[in-house]
Amino acid sequence: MPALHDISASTLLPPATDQAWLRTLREHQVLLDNAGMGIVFIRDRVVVRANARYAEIFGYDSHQELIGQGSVGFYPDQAAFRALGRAAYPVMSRGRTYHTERQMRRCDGRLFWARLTGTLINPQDTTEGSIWIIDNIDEQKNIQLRLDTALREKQALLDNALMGMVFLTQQRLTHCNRHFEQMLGYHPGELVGTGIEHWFSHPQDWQRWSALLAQGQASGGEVLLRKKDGTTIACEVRGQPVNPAQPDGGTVWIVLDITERQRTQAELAQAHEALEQTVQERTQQLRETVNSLHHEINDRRKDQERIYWLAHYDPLTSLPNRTLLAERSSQAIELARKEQTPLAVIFLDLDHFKHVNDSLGHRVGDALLVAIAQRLRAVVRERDTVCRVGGDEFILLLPGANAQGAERVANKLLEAARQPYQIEHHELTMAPSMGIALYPDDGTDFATLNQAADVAMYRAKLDGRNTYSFFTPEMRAQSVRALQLENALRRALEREQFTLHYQPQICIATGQITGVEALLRWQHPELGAISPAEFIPIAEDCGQILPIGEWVLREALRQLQAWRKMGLMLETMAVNLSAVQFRQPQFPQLVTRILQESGLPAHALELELTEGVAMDDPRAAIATMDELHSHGVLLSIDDFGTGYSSLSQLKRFPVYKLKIDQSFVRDLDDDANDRAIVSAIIRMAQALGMQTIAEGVETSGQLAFLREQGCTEAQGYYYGRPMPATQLQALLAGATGSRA
Ligand SMILES: Nc1nc2c(ncn2[C@@H]2O[C@H](COP(=O)(O)O[C@H]3[C@@H](O)[C@H](n4cnc5c(=O)[nH]c(N)nc54)O[C@@H]3COP(=O)(O)O)[C@@H](O)[C@H]2O)c(=O)[nH]1
Repeated sequence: MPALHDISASTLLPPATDQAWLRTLREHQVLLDNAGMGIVFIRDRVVVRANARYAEIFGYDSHQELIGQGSVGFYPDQAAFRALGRAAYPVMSRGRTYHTERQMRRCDGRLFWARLTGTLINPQDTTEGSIWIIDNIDEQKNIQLRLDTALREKQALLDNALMGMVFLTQQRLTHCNRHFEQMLGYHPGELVGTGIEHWFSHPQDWQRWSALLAQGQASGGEVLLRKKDGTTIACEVRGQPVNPAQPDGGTVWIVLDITERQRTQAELAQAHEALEQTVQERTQQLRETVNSLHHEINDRRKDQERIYWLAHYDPLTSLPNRTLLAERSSQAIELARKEQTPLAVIFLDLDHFKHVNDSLGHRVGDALLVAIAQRLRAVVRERDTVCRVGGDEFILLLPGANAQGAERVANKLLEAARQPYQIEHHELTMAPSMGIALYPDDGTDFATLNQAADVAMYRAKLDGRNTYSFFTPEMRAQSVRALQLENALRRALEREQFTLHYQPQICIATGQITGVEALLRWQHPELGAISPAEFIPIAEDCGQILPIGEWVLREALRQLQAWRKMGLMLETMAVNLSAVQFRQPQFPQLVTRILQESGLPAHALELELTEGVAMDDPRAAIATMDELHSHGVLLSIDDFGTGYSSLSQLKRFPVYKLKIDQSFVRDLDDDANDRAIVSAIIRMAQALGMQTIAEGVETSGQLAFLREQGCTEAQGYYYGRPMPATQLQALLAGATGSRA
């Protein structure tokens, strides 16, 4: 299509004729109408002519409609119209074509983009009008706009991406974003044109990818990129051909700096390792804590078991103690009550166990107790309880046992006790005294049954030991009395309730008083006179015999010395000695000291020992006797004939006199057996070089028999009852031995 100014300059020249003119106009009109673009001729801002395309572009039905219309109406508003005029006319008036793209307005008011080309008919005279060629480029403009937007977005993406973006062609960087340049420390544009070897630390990485890229596939991995300063950074790169169908048309790369990520990962790995370590340590600590807790719980459980055991068992014999016995007794009594069954309690006390401790030491004593405990346990049934309640005291709880059953057990225990115990090199025999109490007759609770059995045991001891005794109601009264006496005894010495009575001992041959026996008397303000036969065993049991016995010894010798100083010559003062006193390790020293205090010679004192004292532990007894004898103290055996003195032992005792028990003397007049016994004792004593004294002599007939048998001395009511010191003093003063 010819340019508008060409048309004006050549084809718009006036024709020679009207016909020719009209033809030319028609030709022009056809030309204009068939032009692909809108063409308009404007003069004085009014449309003079326009082609059909122009009318079509602006929404008119025909170009005739446009003729005479103001050109301002084709623009969005006055301002746009004026702006175009201001821009176009300076150009066009210089004879040049003005090109522009503007928004224009269709007749229905819709705006559209148009490309305008304006030319003045006569650049020297603008009033001749102008020709405008207009093309609707709305669609093109929209595409352009979208493209621009896309490009701007892409650029924004490139500029603001937090990763490097690189475009390569033939392994040369065509362009990249700012981030990539900053990653490698380059100024903007500095990398354009550089080859990959410029910033690839190991270009061989590229070789690995090139095959894939050549096939139009994506590739990439972790590589080291070299920065401008020579240092490297770890990057993750991902590239692919811009157009997979045309692999050599360039590639685009996304580059991510993973130095920080790797550092973080390393730190994470380190932290993880540290955490793992800590977890392992904590797990170990936890395991150790759990273990130690386990041990602690075990220890605590063992402690609790031990505490329970100690609270309920006797540590020496491992037998139940009184606490456990009380628990089991309560349960057994409850069961006996419910099921109406019998139950027995045996209180067992070992006779003279203390001697073992005193003479052989506690080690032997303990071993003996353990052996006894085992033997006791072996005698009874599984369901019975054997308990150790004190030094040598045991209680047996026999559920289901009646009197016969309990008696059977007691006999079995006595039988078992007859077998000697072998403790170290000692062969020991230990007899028990037992008291038996029965449920419900003797008590319906543990304390009462226990007390009843204890009282019965005490009776068994009085009955000569090594036996058993059933509880009777009378015993309870006696035990109350015993308790009463025990309490009173503890204060008797300090309250000076004791006195000594003296009974003369007469030489049968001369009728002279050779000595006296000191006999203890206790006058209690409320209880009255209490027999030594009753209170001495109680004093022995509770230990009071020691201070009392010492007082007797001191008082008797003081009295003898007092009499001697009065000129009343008495050869000896006989003092009864309790077994408990005799077994005191320091007893000989005590006697020596008291003798020294009295100022009397040792042979002025005669100690009367019972057979039992000597026989329980002959070896120790002999040692003590020897020591006393070596000091000059006289020793005699009291109540001779009632015990079990072995003749072989007797001959080894340094005793000078046997005192024939009054039980043999009492019936001498009538009983041939007693006469035979007394006669035998006297002869035996004579054979051993010992003197004899008969106690309890009450009749002249008794005295006659004794004299006849060669008995040395006599003592008894026949000569005089035990009497206060003043009375004996009077007797001594007037004594002439006339009754001999
Ligand atoms: N360890 C100590 N024992 C002592 C002491 N004082 C006494 N006793 C012992 O007490 C038992 C009872 O003594 P007692 O009641 O004094 O009886 C003595 C005499 O009174 C009594 N006796 C004396 N002559 C006759 C008599 O002709 N007939 C008769 N029925 N009784 C008589 O005999 C007891 C003498 O006892 P003994 O000579 O000792 O064997 C008694 O066992 C005393 O030993 C003490 O201080 N310590």
